[in-house]
Amino acid sequence: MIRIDAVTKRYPDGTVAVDRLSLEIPDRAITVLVGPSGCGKTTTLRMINRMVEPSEGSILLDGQDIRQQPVNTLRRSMGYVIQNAGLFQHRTILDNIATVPRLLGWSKQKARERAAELMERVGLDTALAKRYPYQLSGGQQQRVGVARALAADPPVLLMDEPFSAVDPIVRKGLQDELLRIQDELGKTIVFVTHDIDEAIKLGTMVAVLRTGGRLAQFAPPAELLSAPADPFVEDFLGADRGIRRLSFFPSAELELQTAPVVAIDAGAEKLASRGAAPYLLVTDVDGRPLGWGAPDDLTAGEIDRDRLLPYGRPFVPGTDSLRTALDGAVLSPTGWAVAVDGEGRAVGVVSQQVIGEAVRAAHTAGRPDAKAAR
Ligand SMILES: Nc1ncnc2c1ncn2[C@@H]1O[C@H](COP(=O)(O)OP(=O)(O)OP(=O)(O)O)[C@@H](O)[C@H]1O
Repeated sequence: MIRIDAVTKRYPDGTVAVDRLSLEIPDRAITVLVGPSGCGKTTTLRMINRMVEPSEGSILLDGQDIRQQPVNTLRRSMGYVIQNAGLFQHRTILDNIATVPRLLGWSKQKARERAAELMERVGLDTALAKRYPYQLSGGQQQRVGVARALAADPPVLLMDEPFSAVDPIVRKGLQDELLRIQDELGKTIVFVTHDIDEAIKLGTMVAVLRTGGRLAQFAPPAELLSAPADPFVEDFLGADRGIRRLSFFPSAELELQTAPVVAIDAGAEKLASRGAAPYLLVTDVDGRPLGWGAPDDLTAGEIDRDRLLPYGRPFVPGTDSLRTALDGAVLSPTGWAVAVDGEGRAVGVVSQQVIGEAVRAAHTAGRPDAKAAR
């Protein structure tokens, strides 16, 4: 655990960047520092690897004051990733990644083997190994930055706005990759961002800082969304807080109906016996949804494939969240969301009303499932 204990940083010009900050950063989890520009995120991160020294207070790593070990030993136990990756422009990708192992005295061959292994781990084609940084896209460079920080297998990873300079689609890919790597490696990650959505997606714990370097709230993302500590945090979280919180509740318990699901080759008899359901979800013969059959067509006793209504975005119960299920229902012209299995076959449908009841239950009782958001 990294324990930040009543730390203040006052720069020589008198600026108080961090003000009596105390945080307990858990092992093997992602802790995000988030807040508006200038609130002291970078200063806090840099105090952890002693690029900046606190004016007051102390930082403990596994119970030991970080000032008690040589700064080089400390930094070797902490990978560091920054915006724009900060790669050595005159070194190949492979040699960039091999930098720290080489400094640690590994042979060239062993360091390069390790670098190649890491390229694969962060989703980089090893065919890029001999290129130079300028020959890579921004997203690829950022992956190299992550690989380089992981090269000596440090237990701690400090990441300062690592994905801020890339476009939203590349950024989502990098975030997903980080979560995947973290599932495999279980590092203690401290991640700085000014983007609250990124904080909510990545953080196991999120520290919201306010200008002046004071802690506004330190909580798991679902708790931030359900119980912001004050108007500043509430404002910083932005709109749609209630809807976004549904990401943390699973859709697995929604009661599905299977009666309104019919295959495209269903006979008139089956269509006539549809009971109270105004629409039927028509699937292909393998069970994959094609669209909703409108009442008039069904009454005529046949399905006209060309007249089916779109079925919105299906959800996978057990994998997707209540938010995805609700989104599916909202997008569907019938107000019913379509549930599918991992192969995309319809397993049932669920009405907006049933989802609404689950949402109410989630808001009043249920504990959010921290994993459902991913
Ligand atoms: N070397 C320095 N000397 C004086 N003031 C500094 C120094 N470095 C940072 N500051 C000030 O300390 C405050 C916190 O800066 P810091 O970079 O930690 O914030 P931040 O939250 O990371 O900001 P951003 O999101 O804009 O990167 C700011 O007011 C900044 O101007």
